[in-house]
Amino acid sequence: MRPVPDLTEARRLFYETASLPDGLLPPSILQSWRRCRSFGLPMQARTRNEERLEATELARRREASADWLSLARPQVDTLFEQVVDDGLVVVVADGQGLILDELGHPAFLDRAERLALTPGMAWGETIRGTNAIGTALALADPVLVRGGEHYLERNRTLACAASPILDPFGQPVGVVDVSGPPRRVHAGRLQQVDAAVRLIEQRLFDVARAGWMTLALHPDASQLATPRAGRLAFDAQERLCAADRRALGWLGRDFSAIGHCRFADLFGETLSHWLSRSGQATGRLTTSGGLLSARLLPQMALAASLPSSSRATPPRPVSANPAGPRGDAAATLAGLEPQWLARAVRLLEADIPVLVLGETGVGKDRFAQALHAASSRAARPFVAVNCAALPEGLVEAELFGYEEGAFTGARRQGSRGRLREAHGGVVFLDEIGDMPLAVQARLLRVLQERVVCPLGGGAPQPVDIRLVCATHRDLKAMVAEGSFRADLYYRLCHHPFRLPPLRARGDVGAIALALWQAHGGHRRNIVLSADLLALFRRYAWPGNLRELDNLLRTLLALYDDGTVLAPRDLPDTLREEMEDAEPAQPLVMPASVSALEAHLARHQGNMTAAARALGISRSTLYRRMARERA
Ligand SMILES: Nc1ncnc2c1ncn2[C@@H]1O[C@H](COP(=O)(O)OP(=O)(O)OP(=O)(O)O)[C@@H](O)[C@H]1O
Repeated sequence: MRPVPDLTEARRLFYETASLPDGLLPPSILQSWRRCRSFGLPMQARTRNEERLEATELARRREASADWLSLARPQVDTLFEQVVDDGLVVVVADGQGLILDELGHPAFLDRAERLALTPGMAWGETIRGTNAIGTALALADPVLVRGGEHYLERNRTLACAASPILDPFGQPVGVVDVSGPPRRVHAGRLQQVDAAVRLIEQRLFDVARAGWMTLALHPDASQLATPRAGRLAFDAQERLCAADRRALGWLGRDFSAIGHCRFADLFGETLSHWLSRSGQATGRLTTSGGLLSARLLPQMALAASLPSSSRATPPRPVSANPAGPRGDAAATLAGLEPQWLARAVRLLEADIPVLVLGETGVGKDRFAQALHAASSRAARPFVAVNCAALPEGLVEAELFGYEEGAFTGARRQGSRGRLREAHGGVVFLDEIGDMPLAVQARLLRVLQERVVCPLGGGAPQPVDIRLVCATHRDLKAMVAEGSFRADLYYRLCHHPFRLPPLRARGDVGAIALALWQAHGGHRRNIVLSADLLALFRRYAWPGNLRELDNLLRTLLALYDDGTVLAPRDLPDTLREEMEDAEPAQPLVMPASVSALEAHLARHQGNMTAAARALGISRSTLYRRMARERA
């Protein structure tokens, strides 16, 4: 067993010189120390963010994770049985490292309480330095952190083994950790924790996989029906749409393959060919690393597999899908309250048009895609039409289709039109504020009568569509000035979702870090330094997420693995603009629960300080949070 690391000398060297000779620390721990240093976290920090989340807020965070927490419970209970007699605790935290639950030996629970390792406390790396919970989340990999490997001096008496729970798209939803005295927590414990997490991930996968063709894989055919098998899921176009770590590991791939790889890219033949060749749903597959056994799992019944809020009409067969769910449908909503998406799904399922508003680049299109992917129509078409990009005379033909010879330049055989192409699925009308008035009238008729009349006088055709619209324009003002029909406005504007601009979403630094992680910046160990993040925070981001996302992609393309990025690494003009920007005004009221939470976290959870920074009273802040949550 690896001895408990003391590392006094290594800590002193790192503290004084910021560098260490090779071999003193496991690479993942050294990289984490470097990250913590770049966050500006002092190793000697005695306390940071010591305030516990209030009970109501903790209850809300548990509620937000309720789906996976209930799936994880049996494995967490079993893990507890395995470790309790050794005086250890099992800790469950959410995807931000906030501890939600703890089960353990009373002797260590007391000590855990003194170390703030208890529910309601935040253990993300940015707050508490290198520690198994925060570092496992940062790496999206299991990690063991013992004694002096902890970045903060005060945690040197602790040892923790943690594994992140990844959803089938590779996003960490939470983490399971076993902690205790350093001599009792070792590599074997990490294996125990990781085995429990793999089972939880498998259950998450099974919940998500309705409508996909899912394969269980293992090098040994006798293991296919066991929890040791990996999982891959493919959509109707045989594109990889979900995976677990084990299966990706055997293929030598990572989660970035999702949405980009087809079955044939992985196995050298199509899935339909493999199924017809093997004559049954079980057989061997050839990969670049050797042979794997595989079994096609039976389709899941939707009602059994989705959380109750999303259970609605049963899905249609995947094979009927001409467009299919997009590979990026699982895209993070970058600082938006997840409730928004759930609420929008409810409206869509109830056949109420969803209107998405917001400045350019705030992610309206992404929101519409995520909405489609989260709805019961995920396996049916998603048809996007940009009303501003079509010449005025063509919008009608594009939307409603036309009969043969309806107008000069029409295709000979006519056209079904985009609304009919979306039959059974979702139509996304982007920039609806740019739709000509005459077309608005026809659209209203389609929404009321549920039939499309092609140009040129063809017979009315029934359509079954759900509608999502977006615009950056002020539709109400357009109604007042007569350029948007009032009747259509009231048809569309039941419950508009106004996506806030990036500058009003709370901590731009935290959003940048989340996107950075999603783009694999962490895995390449390229660090956004504290100075750079500070500059991001003072800039107004007129291009919103588009501008931030493009900048991060550019930096990733330009710099080598292991670089610590500073303001000097930005393009000159942008750096000058950012440096000239007025520091962000704290008085902008954050516009969603998560933005309010981020604001609160910056004040170490202290409601009084957070309210003061916004120039409002504590009670106003409480009311605001309650209103946003409702
Ligand atoms: N949630 C997100 N995560 C990561 N990047 C995002 C996200 N939302 C938006 N982006 C980035 O911003 C770009 C623009 O997003 P999107 O097209 O959805 O915005 P929009 O509000 O529809 O913009 P416009 O009004 O100009 O059409 C995306 O291509 C992507 O680079």
